[in-house]
Amino acid sequence: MSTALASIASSLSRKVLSNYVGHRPQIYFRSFTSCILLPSINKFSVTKPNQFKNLKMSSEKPKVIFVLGAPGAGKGTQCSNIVKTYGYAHLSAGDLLREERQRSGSEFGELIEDCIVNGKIVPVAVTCSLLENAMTKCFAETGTNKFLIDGFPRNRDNLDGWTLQMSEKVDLQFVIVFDCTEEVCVERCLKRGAAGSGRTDDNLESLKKRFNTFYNDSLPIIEFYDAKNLVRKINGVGDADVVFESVQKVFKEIKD
Ligand SMILES: Nc1ncnc2c1ncn2[C@@H]1O[C@H](COP(=O)(O)OP(=O)(O)OP(=O)(O)O)[C@@H](O)[C@H]1O
Ligand SMILES: Nc1ccn([C@@H]2O[C@H](COP(=O)(O)O)[C@@H](O)[C@H]2O)c(=O)n1
Repeated sequence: MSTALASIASSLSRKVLSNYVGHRPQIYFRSFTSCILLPSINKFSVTKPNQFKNLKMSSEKPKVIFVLGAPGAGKGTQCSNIVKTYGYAHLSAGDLLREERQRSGSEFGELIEDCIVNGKIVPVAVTCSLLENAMTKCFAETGTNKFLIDGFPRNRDNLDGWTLQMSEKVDLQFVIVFDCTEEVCVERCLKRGAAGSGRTDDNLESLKKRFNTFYNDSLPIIEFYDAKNLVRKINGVGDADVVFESVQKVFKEIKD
Protein backbone atom coordinates (compact mmCIF):
# COMPACT_ATOMS: atom_id res chain seq x y z
CA MET A 1 0.00 0.00 0.00
CA SER A 2 1.42 3.42 -0.91
CA THR A 3 2.03 6.01 1.75
CA ALA A 4 -0.94 8.07 0.55
CA LEU A 5 -3.29 5.08 0.58
CA ALA A 6 -2.03 4.01 3.98
CA SER A 7 -2.65 7.51 5.29
CA ILE A 8 -6.21 7.76 3.92
CA ALA A 9 -7.01 4.31 5.26
CA SER A 10 -5.70 5.11 8.70
CA SER A 11 -7.34 8.54 8.83
CA LEU A 12 -10.67 7.06 7.75
CA SER A 13 -10.49 4.19 10.15
CA ARG A 14 -9.73 6.63 12.94
CA LYS A 15 -12.62 8.91 11.96
CA VAL A 16 -15.41 6.59 11.01
CA LEU A 17 -14.59 3.05 10.33
CA SER A 18 -13.83 1.81 13.78
CA ASN A 19 -17.12 -0.09 13.76
CA TYR A 20 -16.39 -1.69 10.43
CA VAL A 21 -12.76 -2.74 10.55
CA GLY A 22 -12.49 -6.36 9.50
CA HIS A 23 -15.97 -6.39 7.97
CA ARG A 24 -16.91 -6.73 4.32
CA PRO A 25 -15.82 -3.97 1.94
CA GLN A 26 -19.41 -3.34 0.77
CA ILE A 27 -20.39 -2.20 4.26
CA TYR A 28 -17.27 -0.08 4.36
CA PHE A 29 -18.15 1.73 1.18
CA ARG A 30 -21.79 2.27 1.99
CA SER A 31 -21.08 3.98 5.28
CA PHE A 32 -17.87 5.63 4.09
CA THR A 33 -19.56 7.24 1.12
CA SER A 34 -22.90 8.40 2.31
CA CYS A 35 -22.17 9.28 5.91
CA ILE A 36 -18.68 10.60 5.95
CA LEU A 37 -17.08 11.30 2.63
CA LEU A 38 -19.87 13.37 1.10
CA PRO A 39 -19.82 16.08 3.75
CA SER A 40 -16.04 16.21 3.69
CA ILE A 41 -15.61 16.64 -0.07
CA ASN A 42 -18.92 18.16 -1.00
CA LYS A 43 -18.32 21.74 -2.00
CA PHE A 44 -21.75 22.26 -3.51
CA SER A 45 -23.81 21.74 -0.38
CA VAL A 46 -26.84 20.77 -2.50
CA THR A 47 -26.06 17.06 -2.44
CA LYS A 48 -28.00 14.75 -0.25
CA PRO A 49 -27.29 11.05 -0.61
CA ASN A 50 -30.84 10.30 -1.76
CA GLN A 51 -31.49 13.41 -3.80
CA PHE A 52 -32.03 11.44 -6.99
CA LYS A 53 -34.57 9.27 -5.20
CA ASN A 54 -36.56 12.45 -4.67
CA LEU A 55 -36.05 13.47 -8.27
CA LYS A 56 -37.36 10.14 -9.39
CA MET A 57 -40.73 10.92 -7.84
CA SER A 58 -41.28 14.03 -9.90
CA SER A 59 -39.45 13.10 -13.09
CA GLU A 60 -37.49 10.33 -14.75
CA LYS A 61 -34.34 8.82 -13.35
CA PRO A 62 -31.17 10.43 -14.75
CA LYS A 63 -29.91 8.63 -17.86
CA VAL A 64 -26.29 7.54 -17.85
CA ILE A 65 -23.92 6.36 -20.56
CA PHE A 66 -20.50 5.14 -19.45
CA VAL A 67 -17.65 5.93 -21.85
CA LEU A 68 -14.64 3.65 -21.62
CA GLY A 69 -11.47 2.86 -23.55
CA ALA A 70 -7.71 2.94 -23.15
CA PRO A 71 -5.84 6.15 -22.28
CA GLY A 72 -5.89 8.37 -25.36
CA ALA A 73 -8.53 6.30 -27.17
CA GLY A 74 -10.55 9.48 -27.79
CA LYS A 75 -13.15 9.36 -25.02
CA GLY A 76 -12.99 13.07 -24.14
CA THR A 77 -12.90 14.18 -27.78
CA GLN A 78 -15.97 12.15 -28.72
CA CYS A 79 -17.80 13.15 -25.55
CA SER A 80 -17.48 16.79 -26.65
CA ASN A 81 -19.09 15.85 -29.97
CA ILE A 82 -21.88 13.96 -28.22
CA VAL A 83 -22.58 16.92 -25.92
CA LYS A 84 -22.97 19.24 -28.92
CA THR A 85 -25.19 16.89 -30.88
CA TYR A 86 -27.23 15.06 -28.27
CA GLY A 87 -27.39 17.39 -25.27
CA TYR A 88 -25.79 15.10 -22.72
CA ALA A 89 -23.68 16.57 -19.93
CA HIS A 90 -20.10 15.31 -19.94
CA LEU A 91 -18.62 14.29 -16.62
CA SER A 92 -15.05 13.04 -16.83
CA ALA A 93 -13.98 11.10 -13.73
CA GLY A 94 -10.35 12.03 -14.48
CA ASP A 95 -11.20 15.75 -14.77
CA LEU A 96 -13.18 15.66 -11.52
CA LEU A 97 -10.27 13.98 -9.75
CA ARG A 98 -7.79 16.51 -11.15
CA GLU A 99 -10.09 19.32 -9.98
CA GLU A 100 -10.38 17.79 -6.51
CA ARG A 101 -6.59 17.39 -6.40
CA GLN A 102 -6.24 21.15 -7.02
CA ARG A 103 -8.90 22.19 -4.51
CA SER A 104 -7.26 23.91 -1.61
CA GLY A 105 -7.90 22.04 1.58
CA SER A 106 -8.70 18.76 -0.15
CA GLU A 107 -7.63 15.88 2.02
CA PHE A 108 -7.41 13.68 -1.06
CA GLY A 109 -5.00 15.75 -3.18
CA GLU A 110 -1.92 13.71 -2.39
CA LEU A 111 -3.69 10.39 -2.82
CA ILE A 112 -5.17 11.47 -6.15
CA GLU A 113 -1.83 12.69 -7.51
CA ASP A 114 -0.09 9.47 -6.46
CA CYS A 115 -2.74 7.45 -8.31
CA ILE A 116 -2.66 9.61 -11.42
CA VAL A 117 1.12 9.57 -11.86
CA ASN A 118 1.26 5.83 -11.26
CA GLY A 119 -1.79 4.93 -13.33
CA LYS A 120 -3.60 3.55 -10.30
CA ILE A 121 -7.31 3.90 -9.63
CA VAL A 122 -8.49 6.19 -6.83
CA PRO A 123 -10.78 4.52 -4.25
CA VAL A 124 -14.35 4.61 -5.49
CA ALA A 125 -15.71 6.45 -2.47
CA VAL A 126 -13.82 9.54 -3.60
CA THR A 127 -14.66 9.25 -7.30
CA CYS A 128 -18.28 8.20 -6.93
CA SER A 129 -19.03 11.06 -4.56
CA LEU A 130 -17.42 13.53 -6.95
CA LEU A 131 -19.58 12.13 -9.74
CA GLU A 132 -22.79 12.24 -7.71
CA ASN A 133 -22.05 15.80 -6.61
CA ALA A 134 -21.35 16.84 -10.20
CA MET A 135 -24.59 15.22 -11.45
CA THR A 136 -26.59 16.94 -8.75
CA LYS A 137 -24.98 20.31 -9.45
CA CYS A 138 -25.44 19.94 -13.19
CA PHE A 139 -29.11 19.04 -12.79
CA ALA A 140 -29.70 21.94 -10.39
CA GLU A 141 -28.00 24.44 -12.71
CA THR A 142 -29.11 23.27 -16.14
CA GLY A 143 -31.94 20.80 -15.70
CA THR A 144 -29.93 18.25 -17.69
CA ASN A 145 -30.44 14.73 -16.53
CA LYS A 146 -28.58 12.86 -19.28
CA PHE A 147 -24.97 12.17 -18.41
CA LEU A 148 -21.94 10.83 -20.22
CA ILE A 149 -19.69 9.45 -17.51
CA ASP A 150 -16.24 9.30 -19.05
CA GLY A 151 -13.52 7.03 -17.61
CA PHE A 152 -15.69 5.24 -15.07
CA PRO A 153 -16.10 2.50 -13.85
CA ARG A 154 -12.43 1.62 -14.31
CA ASN A 155 -12.03 -1.40 -12.01
CA ARG A 156 -13.98 -3.74 -9.75
CA ASP A 157 -13.84 -1.29 -6.85
CA ASN A 158 -15.38 1.44 -9.07
CA LEU A 159 -18.09 -0.94 -10.23
CA ASP A 160 -18.96 -2.18 -6.74
CA GLY A 161 -19.03 1.34 -5.29
CA TRP A 162 -21.23 2.62 -8.12
CA THR A 163 -23.58 -0.33 -7.75
CA LEU A 164 -24.03 0.42 -4.06
CA GLN A 165 -24.28 4.18 -4.25
CA MET A 166 -25.82 4.97 -7.64
CA SER A 167 -27.13 2.10 -9.71
CA GLU A 168 -30.66 2.27 -8.29
CA LYS A 169 -30.82 6.01 -8.77
CA VAL A 170 -30.02 6.09 -12.51
CA ASP A 171 -30.96 4.43 -15.75
CA LEU A 172 -27.81 3.02 -17.42
CA GLN A 173 -28.45 3.20 -21.17
CA PHE A 174 -25.27 1.57 -22.47
CA VAL A 175 -21.49 1.58 -22.31
CA ILE A 176 -19.56 3.06 -25.22
CA VAL A 177 -16.09 1.59 -25.62
CA PHE A 178 -13.53 3.20 -27.90
CA ASP A 179 -11.27 0.52 -29.30
CA CYS A 180 -7.85 1.83 -30.26
CA THR A 181 -4.38 0.30 -30.54
CA GLU A 182 -1.90 0.98 -27.77
CA GLU A 183 0.53 2.41 -30.30
CA VAL A 184 -1.94 5.03 -31.54
CA CYS A 185 -3.10 5.84 -27.99
CA VAL A 186 0.44 6.36 -26.70
CA GLU A 187 1.32 8.55 -29.67
CA ARG A 188 -1.76 10.71 -29.04
CA CYS A 189 -1.08 11.11 -25.31
CA LEU A 190 2.58 11.98 -25.88
CA LYS A 191 1.54 14.52 -28.50
CA ARG A 192 -0.99 15.95 -26.04
CA GLY A 193 1.74 16.21 -23.41
CA ALA A 194 4.16 17.86 -25.86
CA ALA A 195 1.44 20.35 -26.80
CA GLY A 196 1.25 21.46 -23.15
CA SER A 197 -1.60 19.46 -21.59
CA GLY A 198 0.05 19.96 -18.20
CA ARG A 199 -1.02 16.41 -17.28
CA THR A 200 1.44 14.62 -15.04
CA ASP A 201 0.59 11.31 -16.72
CA ASP A 202 1.15 12.21 -20.39
CA ASN A 203 4.62 10.61 -20.35
CA LEU A 204 5.92 7.17 -21.29
CA GLU A 205 6.55 5.98 -17.74
CA SER A 206 3.00 6.80 -16.55
CA LEU A 207 1.49 5.51 -19.79
CA LYS A 208 3.05 2.06 -19.30
CA LYS A 209 1.42 1.88 -15.88
CA ARG A 210 -1.89 3.25 -17.15
CA PHE A 211 -1.98 0.58 -19.85
CA ASN A 212 -1.23 -2.16 -17.31
CA THR A 213 -4.17 -0.93 -15.26
CA PHE A 214 -6.33 -0.80 -18.37
CA TYR A 215 -5.54 -4.40 -19.37
CA ASN A 216 -5.68 -5.88 -15.88
CA ASP A 217 -8.47 -3.88 -14.23
CA SER A 218 -10.58 -2.07 -16.84
CA LEU A 219 -10.97 -4.76 -19.51
CA PRO A 220 -12.76 -7.10 -17.06
CA ILE A 221 -15.30 -4.34 -16.41
CA ILE A 222 -15.91 -3.96 -20.15
CA GLU A 223 -16.36 -7.75 -20.33
CA PHE A 224 -18.81 -7.56 -17.42
CA TYR A 225 -21.01 -5.08 -19.30
CA ASP A 226 -20.53 -6.92 -22.60
CA ALA A 227 -22.01 -10.03 -21.01
CA LYS A 228 -25.08 -7.89 -20.25
CA ASN A 229 -25.21 -6.78 -23.89
CA LEU A 230 -24.66 -3.16 -22.88
CA VAL A 231 -21.35 -2.53 -24.68
CA ARG A 232 -21.31 -0.57 -27.92
CA LYS A 233 -17.80 -0.91 -29.29
CA ILE A 234 -16.51 1.77 -31.64
CA ASN A 235 -13.33 1.76 -33.70
CA GLY A 236 -11.38 4.70 -32.27
CA VAL A 237 -8.53 4.58 -34.79
CA GLY A 238 -8.76 7.09 -37.60
CA ASP A 239 -9.93 10.60 -38.03
CA ALA A 240 -12.06 12.01 -35.20
CA ASP A 241 -14.87 12.89 -37.65
CA VAL A 242 -14.98 9.33 -38.93
CA VAL A 243 -15.05 8.00 -35.36
CA PHE A 244 -17.96 10.32 -34.62
CA GLU A 245 -19.92 8.87 -37.55
CA SER A 246 -19.73 5.51 -35.77
CA VAL A 247 -20.81 7.18 -32.54
CA GLN A 248 -23.86 8.61 -34.28
CA LYS A 249 -24.91 5.14 -35.43
CA VAL A 250 -24.96 4.05 -31.79
CA PHE A 251 -27.08 7.05 -30.77
CA LYS A 252 -29.56 6.29 -33.55
CA GLU A 253 -30.45 3.26 -31.43
CA ILE A 254 -31.76 5.57 -28.70
CA LYS A 255 -33.87 7.64 -31.07
CA ASP A 256 -35.31 4.67 -33.02
N1 LIG B 1 -9.49 10.32 -33.75
C1 LIG B 1 -8.44 11.03 -33.35
N2 LIG B 1 -7.40 11.23 -34.19
C2 LIG B 1 -6.32 11.93 -33.79
N3 LIG B 1 -6.17 12.48 -32.56
C3 LIG B 1 -7.18 12.31 -31.69
C4 LIG B 1 -8.35 11.58 -32.02
N4 LIG B 1 -9.17 11.56 -30.95
C5 LIG B 1 -8.54 12.25 -29.99
N5 LIG B 1 -7.35 12.71 -30.42
C6 LIG B 1 -6.35 13.46 -29.67
O1 LIG B 1 -5.70 12.50 -28.83
C7 LIG B 1 -5.54 13.01 -27.52
C8 LIG B 1 -6.30 12.12 -26.55
O2 LIG B 1 -7.67 12.24 -26.84
P1 LIG B 1 -8.76 12.27 -25.70
O3 LIG B 1 -8.35 13.19 -24.63
O4 LIG B 1 -10.07 12.49 -26.36
O5 LIG B 1 -8.64 10.76 -25.23
P2 LIG B 1 -9.10 10.10 -23.86
O6 LIG B 1 -9.49 8.71 -24.20
O7 LIG B 1 -10.13 10.95 -23.19
O8 LIG B 1 -7.74 10.15 -23.05
P3 LIG B 1 -7.46 10.01 -21.48
O9 LIG B 1 -8.06 8.73 -21.05
O10 LIG B 1 -5.98 9.98 -21.44
O11 LIG B 1 -8.06 11.21 -20.83
C9 LIG B 1 -6.03 14.43 -27.54
O12 LIG B 1 -4.94 15.30 -27.73
C10 LIG B 1 -6.98 14.48 -28.74
O13 LIG B 1 -7.01 15.75 -29.36
N1 LIG C 1 -12.50 6.27 -12.52
C1 LIG C 1 -11.28 6.83 -12.51
C2 LIG C 1 -10.85 7.66 -13.53
C3 LIG C 1 -9.58 8.18 -13.48
N2 LIG C 1 -8.78 7.90 -12.45
C4 LIG C 1 -7.41 8.43 -12.35
O1 LIG C 1 -7.22 9.54 -13.20
C5 LIG C 1 -6.26 9.22 -14.21
C6 LIG C 1 -6.55 9.94 -15.47
O2 LIG C 1 -7.82 9.53 -15.96
P1 LIG C 1 -8.30 9.97 -17.42
O3 LIG C 1 -9.62 9.33 -17.63
O4 LIG C 1 -8.38 11.46 -17.42
O5 LIG C 1 -7.27 9.47 -18.37
C7 LIG C 1 -6.26 7.70 -14.29
O6 LIG C 1 -5.08 7.14 -14.83
C8 LIG C 1 -6.41 7.36 -12.81
O7 LIG C 1 -5.23 7.51 -12.10
C9 LIG C 1 -9.22 7.09 -11.43
O8 LIG C 1 -8.50 6.83 -10.47
N3 LIG C 1 -10.48 6.58 -11.47
